[in-house]
Amino acid sequence: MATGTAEKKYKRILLKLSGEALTGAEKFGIDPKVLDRMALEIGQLVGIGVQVGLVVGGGNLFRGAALQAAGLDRVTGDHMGMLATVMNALALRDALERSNIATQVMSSIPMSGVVDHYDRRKAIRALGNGDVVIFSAGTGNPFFTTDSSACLRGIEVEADLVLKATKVDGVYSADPFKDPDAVKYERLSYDEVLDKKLEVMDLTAICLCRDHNMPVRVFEMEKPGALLNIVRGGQDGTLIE
Ligand SMILES: Nc1ncnc2c1ncn2[C@@H]1O[C@H](COP(=O)(O)OP(=O)(O)O)[C@@H](O)[C@H]1O
Ligand SMILES: O=c1ccn([C@@H]2O[C@H](COP(=O)(O)OP(=O)(O)O)[C@@H](O)[C@H]2O)c(=O)[nH]1
Repeated sequence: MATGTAEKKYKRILLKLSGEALTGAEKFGIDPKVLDRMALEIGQLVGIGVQVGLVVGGGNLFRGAALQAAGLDRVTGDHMGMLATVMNALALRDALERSNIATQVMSSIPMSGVVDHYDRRKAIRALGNGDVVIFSAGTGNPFFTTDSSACLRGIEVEADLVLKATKVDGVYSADPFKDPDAVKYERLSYDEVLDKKLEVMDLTAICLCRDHNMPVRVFEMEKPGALLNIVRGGQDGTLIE
C-alpha cells in the first residue's frame, strides 16, 4: 500500500526548513550529511504519496538584519539573504535528485537559466504530479522572512498544513534556550501566539495563517521520524490553529 490514503493524514504539505539547520556539523554553509538526511526523510513522505512543497531559509549564509548590523544597506542585505535561499534550494534539489526524487526549484526573483520563475499554476501541477517543489528567494521582497514565504506559498498552493522544522521541539512559553523554566504548549490559537508574542515564528507569518485558516505545526527536525509521524497524524511539536 505504497500510496494508500490510510497511511497519511495530509495530502499536501508545505515544509519550512531553516537555513541554519543545513550547517549541521560544519562551521559555515551546508553540511552534505544534513542534506542527505533531509532527502531521506522527504523521500519517505513522497513514498506514501504526500505532495511536498519546500521553503528553505538562508540564515546559514546571509541574513539581511545581520548584514545591516555590519553596516550594509538593509534592502541590499535582504537581497543577499534571498539569493542565499536559492543556493540552499539548489543544494537541496541536488540531494533530492541523487535520491531519485523528482524536484523543481522555483524562485520568486526571476533567474533565467538557473531556476524557473515562481508560477502558482505550474507549482500546483508539479505537486499534483508528485514532484517536490522548492520555493526559493523568499517572497521576493525585502523586510520579510522565509517563515512568511512558507506560509504565503502554503496558502497559495492550498497545502493542508505548514510544517516549521526547527531546533526546538515546539512552541514554549518563552525561548527554551534562554529560559530553562519555559513550558511547552501542545496546541495554541493564532491569537495566543500573537498576544503572548511567542517568537518561534515571525508574527507576520502567523497573521497570514490566521487570516487564511492555515494550520501550522512547529516541530524538531532532528528528532528521527517526527516528520513522517506528523503527516500520519502524529502530535509531535506544537499545533497552531
Ligand atoms: N516561545 C518560543 N518557543 C520556542 N522557540 C522559541 C520561542 N521564542 C524564541 N524561540 C526561538 O526560535 C527559534 C526557532 O526559530 P527558527 O526560525 O528555526 O530559528 P532562527 O532563529 O534561526 O530563525 C528556536 O530555536 C528558539 O530558540
Ligand atoms: O521574503 C523574504 C525572505 C527572506 N528574506 C531575506 O533572506 C534572509 C534569509 O531568510 P531567513 O532569515 O528567513 O532564513 P532562516 O532563518 O530560515 O534560515 C532573511 O534574513 C532576509 O534578509 C527577505 O528579504 N525576504
